[in-house]
Amino acid sequence: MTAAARDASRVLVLNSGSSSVKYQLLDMREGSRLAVGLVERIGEETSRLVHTPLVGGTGQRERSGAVPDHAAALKAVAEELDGDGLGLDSPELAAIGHRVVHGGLRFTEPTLIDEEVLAEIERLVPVAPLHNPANLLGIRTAQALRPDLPQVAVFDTAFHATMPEYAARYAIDVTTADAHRIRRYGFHGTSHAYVSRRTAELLGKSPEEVNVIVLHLGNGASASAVRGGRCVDTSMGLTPLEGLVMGTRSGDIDPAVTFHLKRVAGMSEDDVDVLLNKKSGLVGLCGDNDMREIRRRIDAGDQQALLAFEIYIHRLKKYIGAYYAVLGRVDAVVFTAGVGENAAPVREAAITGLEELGLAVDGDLNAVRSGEPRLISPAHARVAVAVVPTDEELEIARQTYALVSGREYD
Ligand SMILES: Nc1ncnc2c1ncn2[C@@H]1O[C@H](COP(=O)(O)OP(=O)(O)O)[C@@H](O)[C@H]1O
Ligand SMILES: CC(=O)OP(=O)(O)O
Ligand SMILES: [Mg+2]
Repeated sequence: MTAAARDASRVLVLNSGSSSVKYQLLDMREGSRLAVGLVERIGEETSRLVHTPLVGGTGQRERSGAVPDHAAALKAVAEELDGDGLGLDSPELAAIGHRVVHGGLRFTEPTLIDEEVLAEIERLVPVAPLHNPANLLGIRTAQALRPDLPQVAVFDTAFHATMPEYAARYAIDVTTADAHRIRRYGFHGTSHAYVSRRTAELLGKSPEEVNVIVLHLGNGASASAVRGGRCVDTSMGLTPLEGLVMGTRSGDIDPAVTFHLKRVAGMSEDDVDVLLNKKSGLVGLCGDNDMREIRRRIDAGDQQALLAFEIYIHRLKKYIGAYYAVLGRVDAVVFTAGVGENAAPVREAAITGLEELGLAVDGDLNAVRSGEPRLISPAHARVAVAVVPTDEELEIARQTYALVSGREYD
């Protein structure tokens, strides 16, 4: 690393999702954010980029019009940053941190990316088909823009690597499972790690002292049981398809549904894959995957939207109950990500009926809209119920900077 790079303290983080890129530019020495943004609906005609510089006084900017792929998205992001004098050519940039969804058995720590690491991320594409290809495109584009800069991968699977064997193994033939590395990996780990730690802070305790159930409810959704800061179980599995009902993914189903569809409905492997990953979940049940639209339809008396909501909540409750039993003692149930942070009716419905478990939601606190971590349970409740906004980008930036600067990561 050059002397200039050693002094550099900025990190650009790219969180490339299946159809979006979220990004942040942070100064890790100053502890400040310089710019944040989002490119959404990549691959559609109606793509949109929203860029918010947080220094220099220029306001939020929007671009609309087709962004065909993640490479084009990243080029547009680079142009926006350039426009604020925060371009990727800046000597102050120390590294680029990338969210990578599947790290398999090998990657359980933030990792400096080289050709061999890229090859392994590529090998894992079949077990994260919506995500790893987008992550790879993001990395390759960033490398082309700044070939001299360290690029770091932070894996969704990493936080879950501590799960005990009895939680990580499926009850299938051991030889087959081991030969093909079939096990529960779990995803959204960067979010589960960050949110469980912030929840301990909110309770005024250290992470080692608390047991937390984290409900990450975004377009993809997952639950985790975290004991003393370590993950002991999580709802996503070999791939991000298992577990909760999601925007477009089914979550748990009887695996026999898949061979039934092939044998009886004449569907191909790819048809079933698309059905379960893209045409199921909320969108499959009622035609919409956005919780805002579903709530609007329910308020207008739409029975199909109501049933989709009820199925979503029923599954969520089952996981809260299961992880309560796994943990034995629960200090907090915490909601995060797009739905968890914003949809008060989801939080209320998921907790209602669980009073015997010491769980309750205070209607007034639940109605508060805020970007801050907060309790929504009544005072003196036995178990805290909380909303803690996730910040995968900040967590990725911290881990990236710690790796490239050799400085301690708190
Ligand atoms: N104000 C809101 N009320 C209810 N749901 C919301 C609101 N804002 C966002 N959402 C939900 O959050 C989802 C996106 O969550 P997010 O965590 O950004 O997902 P991802 O990272 O998987 O793209 C949307 O699909 C929508 O269902
Ligand atoms: C792993 C996963 O499902 O991620 P996302 O929610 O971003 O789709
Ligand atoms: Mg997400």
